[in-house]
Amino acid sequence: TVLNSNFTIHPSLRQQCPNLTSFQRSSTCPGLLGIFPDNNTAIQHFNLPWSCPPKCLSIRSSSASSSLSTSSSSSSSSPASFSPSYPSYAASDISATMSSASSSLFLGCSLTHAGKCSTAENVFCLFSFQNFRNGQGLSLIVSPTTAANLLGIGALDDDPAPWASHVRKQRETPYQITDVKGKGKGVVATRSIKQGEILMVDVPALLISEEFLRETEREGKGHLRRRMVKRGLEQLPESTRRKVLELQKGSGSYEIDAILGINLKGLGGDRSETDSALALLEEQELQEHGEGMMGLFAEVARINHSCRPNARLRFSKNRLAMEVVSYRPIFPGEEILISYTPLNLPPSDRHNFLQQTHHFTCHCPLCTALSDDPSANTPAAESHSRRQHLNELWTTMLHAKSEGFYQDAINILKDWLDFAEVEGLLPLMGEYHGVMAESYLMLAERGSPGGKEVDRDLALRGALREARMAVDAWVRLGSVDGGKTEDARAFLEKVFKLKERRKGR
Ligand SMILES: C[S@@+](CC[C@H](N)C(=O)[O-])C[C@H]1O[C@@H](n2cnc3c(N)ncnc32)[C@H](O)[C@@H]1O
Repeated sequence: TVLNSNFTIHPSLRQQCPNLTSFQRSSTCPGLLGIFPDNNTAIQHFNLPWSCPPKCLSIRSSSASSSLSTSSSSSSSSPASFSPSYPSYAASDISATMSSASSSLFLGCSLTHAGKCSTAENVFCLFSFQNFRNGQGLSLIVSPTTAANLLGIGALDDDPAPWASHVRKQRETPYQITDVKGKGKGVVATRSIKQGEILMVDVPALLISEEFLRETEREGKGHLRRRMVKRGLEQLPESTRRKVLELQKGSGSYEIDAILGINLKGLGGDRSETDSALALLEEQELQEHGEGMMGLFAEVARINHSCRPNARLRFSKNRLAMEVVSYRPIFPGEEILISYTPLNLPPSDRHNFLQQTHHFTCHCPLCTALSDDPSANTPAAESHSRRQHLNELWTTMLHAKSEGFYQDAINILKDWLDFAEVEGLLPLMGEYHGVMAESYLMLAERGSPGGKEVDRDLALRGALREARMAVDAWVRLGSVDGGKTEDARAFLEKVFKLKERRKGR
């Protein structure tokens, strides 16, 4: 990517919007997108890494005929056969048009007369990026704004170094993809894997806006979705396309939907964390950088489900990479398993969820060992109720913190840690110490509700200790995305300065 260093597209193009007018394709396309001031003089050009013109699908409030290419006519809508897990969504009618070389580019952002920012919310474009990550390739079906945001945060860059070191590590992968009895293919460890180790780093072949999936489904426009995705696959390098087409297929009459239906992953993690609230926060943070997205990761898609997983997914938005991190030590020959469902669901709900979304009946050891009776005294039942309790504690802690009861939040977090240690949840320690540090800092700065006496120096020392532990945990866990470690370091620095200032008073 050649981005002019004098001008960076800010992560939130929306916030930048008042200074921009429109986001247009320059006449020198292919490969160039410009930001133009009012008088239409190009002030900046960016060499874009993706194919140009992007293929776009616009959603308008009143639809006329729909077609996916400038020359072809529309095909009749097909019966919905996509994953039933997308919630229904109030939306306007959809009409689809394909951009042609001569048509103007869809506005990512334009200024209305009132000076307010209006964004082309209902336009989804296909951007294909053949050279992504050493030629693995990536097709994005997102709004132009999200594409610009991804570009702005450097997610599409192949440098700098952290990614390269993980690619090197990837060459000595500690797993193989092989046949697993009763489950098709699966991922099996080929050497010992330590607790908290990143055992796989996978990049998406497809990243698709959740809204695009929902709306094409809701509006009975599955044929448009399939054509857009099919084209996205066609624009990928041959080896990546083959890997995707060879993935296991779910039910449905259409190959594309059958592949997407069981293999797409949300980017908020796999929800296997005991504290699904954390995953939710991560997802919200992700959405601040644009619409929600789902990704198709050809290797991660081979990982089977267990209600008692030994690994979890962690998405790095800055590197667009999905990491698989082990919850506990894994032995050679053991299958790597993640959870497709939130772990705090009762078994019957988990089973329904798996049936609906992935069309299978789970026969993992927890399901076979566990009855719905919580009084069943097996290790599996105990683990289940411990995880349920962890989840409840985390939610209560978040409420306490948001309502200003920082001391209570700290006490709840201490309880949480006792249970989490028994469950071997080391990969969550960075998050844990981070929230603990924040709670101590707030206690030091804001005190307790009702004017209860607080030892602010002690609280500040607590914040400093926990902030240091958060940095340590993130450094130890490592990631292709140094963002978490950097955030933790910045927080530590802030606490350190506050403490020094207080000492100086
Ligand atoms: C995302 S794919 C996982 C990889 C897949 N086994 C393959 O061969 O590519 C999900 C599918 O794997 C199978 N599967 C995953 N976990 C399973 C489990 N615990 N029990 C039975 N089948 C499972 C189901 O057919 C499910 O729809």
